[in-house]
Amino acid sequence: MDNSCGVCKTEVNSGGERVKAGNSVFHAKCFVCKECKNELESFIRGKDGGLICDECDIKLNARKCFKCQLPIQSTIVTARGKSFHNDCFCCASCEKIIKGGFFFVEGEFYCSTCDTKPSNKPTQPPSIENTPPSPKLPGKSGVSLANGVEIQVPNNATNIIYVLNSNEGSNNLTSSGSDGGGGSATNSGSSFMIHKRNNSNELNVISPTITTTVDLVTSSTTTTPTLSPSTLSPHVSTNRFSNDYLITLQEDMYAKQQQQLLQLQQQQIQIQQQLQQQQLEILQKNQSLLNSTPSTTQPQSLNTSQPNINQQLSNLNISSSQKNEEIEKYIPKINGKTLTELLKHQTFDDILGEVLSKKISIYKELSKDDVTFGDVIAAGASGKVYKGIYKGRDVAIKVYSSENFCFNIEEFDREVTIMSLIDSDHPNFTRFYGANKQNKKYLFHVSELVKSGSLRDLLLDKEKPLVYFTQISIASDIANAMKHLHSIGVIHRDLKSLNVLITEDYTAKVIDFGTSRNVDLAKQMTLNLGTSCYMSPELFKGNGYDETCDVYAFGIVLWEIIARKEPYENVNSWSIPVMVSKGERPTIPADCPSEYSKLIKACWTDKPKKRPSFKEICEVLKKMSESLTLKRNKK
Ligand SMILES: Nc1ncnc2c1ncn2[C@@H]1O[C@H](COP(=O)(O)OP(=O)(O)OP(=O)(O)O)[C@@H](O)[C@H]1O
Repeated sequence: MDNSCGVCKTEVNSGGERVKAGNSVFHAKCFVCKECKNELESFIRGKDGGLICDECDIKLNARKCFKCQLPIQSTIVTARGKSFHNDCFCCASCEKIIKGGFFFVEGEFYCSTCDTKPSNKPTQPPSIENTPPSPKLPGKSGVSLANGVEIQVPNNATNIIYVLNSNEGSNNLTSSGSDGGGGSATNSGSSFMIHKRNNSNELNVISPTITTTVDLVTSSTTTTPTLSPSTLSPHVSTNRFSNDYLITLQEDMYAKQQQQLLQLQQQQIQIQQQLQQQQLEILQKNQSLLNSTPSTTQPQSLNTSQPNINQQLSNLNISSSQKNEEIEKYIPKINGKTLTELLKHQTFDDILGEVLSKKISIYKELSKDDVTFGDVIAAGASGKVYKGIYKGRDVAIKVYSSENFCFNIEEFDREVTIMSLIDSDHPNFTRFYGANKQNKKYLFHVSELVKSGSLRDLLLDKEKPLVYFTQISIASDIANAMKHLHSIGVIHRDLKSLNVLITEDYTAKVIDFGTSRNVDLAKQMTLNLGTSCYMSPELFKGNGYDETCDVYAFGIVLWEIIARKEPYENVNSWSIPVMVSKGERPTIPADCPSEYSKLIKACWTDKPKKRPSFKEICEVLKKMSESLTLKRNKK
């Protein structure tokens, strides 16, 4: 270490009194503040090399508060080029700390509340001439407040001064001033909009994420120009402000916002037109149905289509469908016979039992390489459902993984068998392509992908319009699917709005049927509480059940379609069985048409035998749809 004193530079004798600080050594007599001559505990080295204590450093070098003249050691508020302690920046009238905007009149600061008396206070006339309009004026460096907001005020602004409310710190808003007066506002990186509130001295700063208020301070008491209201009205720039770049900014942003608004309105009109067109088409379709002889095949779906802009856009993106390879229809055979042939002599349950017990694979075995896995769509109780591609077609790949607590190979077999046996051309089921069981811990099956989500998603998305006609059409589709299932002897047992998918043209498709776990009631109640909303009272009582339990569940789905809510949304899951057993049901909305309400009540009645069959339900719904059609036609 250098042995010369850090102040006087003469040698420090090892025997004499000395102080070591950092890498330097000092004579004890030299280790004092050069200002107050007190012994130092810590020091700052001045430009001349002398040592100075913290206190003197603050006294000499810290910025002084304009009000109390004491140095400012913490937050500095700067206004009109003057610095203040946070607490000293007070209103000359009410003496309260000014937070937000202020008025500067005759060398005094006033808060915006006390601005009500400006007429008593002489003020400088506005000097517009020294406000050069320039949207890119360099901002002065600001003073950081503790919360990170910068308050910057032009030193000699004579026209407009504004302060951003400091509680919007997270948005990093910065106001910047110009030497020529006036003000601008920028939002570092992205622009935001400023406009003046009607008859007030506040500016609204509207960024993409927040709206904050900027108090506008004018140095004038001349009547504030009447500006348009805060609803982004045009031409805020009146004569007085027309030269100000604040307004220039606003006008730019305003134009942009107006354009966006216009676009939105156009989109809305388009959707409305599409909706009307679709309803017209449906009416025509139904009319021709009414006029034609009844078909013996599956009743035609009454589905409406309500494509929206997004759907149209996404349709444009479907390039994979263009390069689709033709997928041949796979008709499974058991002992050389098709399901239809077998059903003439056997029940579906027998056929299913035979397939499952003899482990006959009646599905098309797909290789892992046939499919490409994409993103996960949903995670269910038994595994995950992925988006994927099979032969150039968008598909849903449901993976049963042994890692899942509900993993059950029998359930997989049952589901795959039922899916294979259901007519793949039925409009109200997803088309089934095949399955893979090579890896016993990781089974998957592949079916048609329904991109637009479940019935539950649609119903809870209140932004999606859903007219009564479409509600009936969706209900009809589900009833059609269930009628088909019951006609071949399959009880779904897990019908719910989450297990109904809605295509882009609003066709409903029932999925996830034949899950055997639902037979185990106790397990269902503990592991699958979500489904208890759809469980009929006889299931809770542990009595036997038949296909009418699906009708009960359908009653709840009917209710969801009209109420557009989750059933028992505010009820504890554990209370549902008790409530249902006591005869309580969700409240039917007051504006529900009586015919629809009657159908709901018939479906969810306590008495299984009194519930209508899906064949009857289909007829009732068809009549409802027809009467709507006739009513429309009369108009
Ligand atoms: N073909 C498909 N197209 C699009 N999404 C699908 C398809 N099949 C299933 N999904 C999505 O995956 C979710 C779960 O599917 P599924 O009901 O078959 O699985 P799960 O394991 O039985 O689930 P849970 O036991 O919760 O009913 C569905 O709610 C749906 O959102």
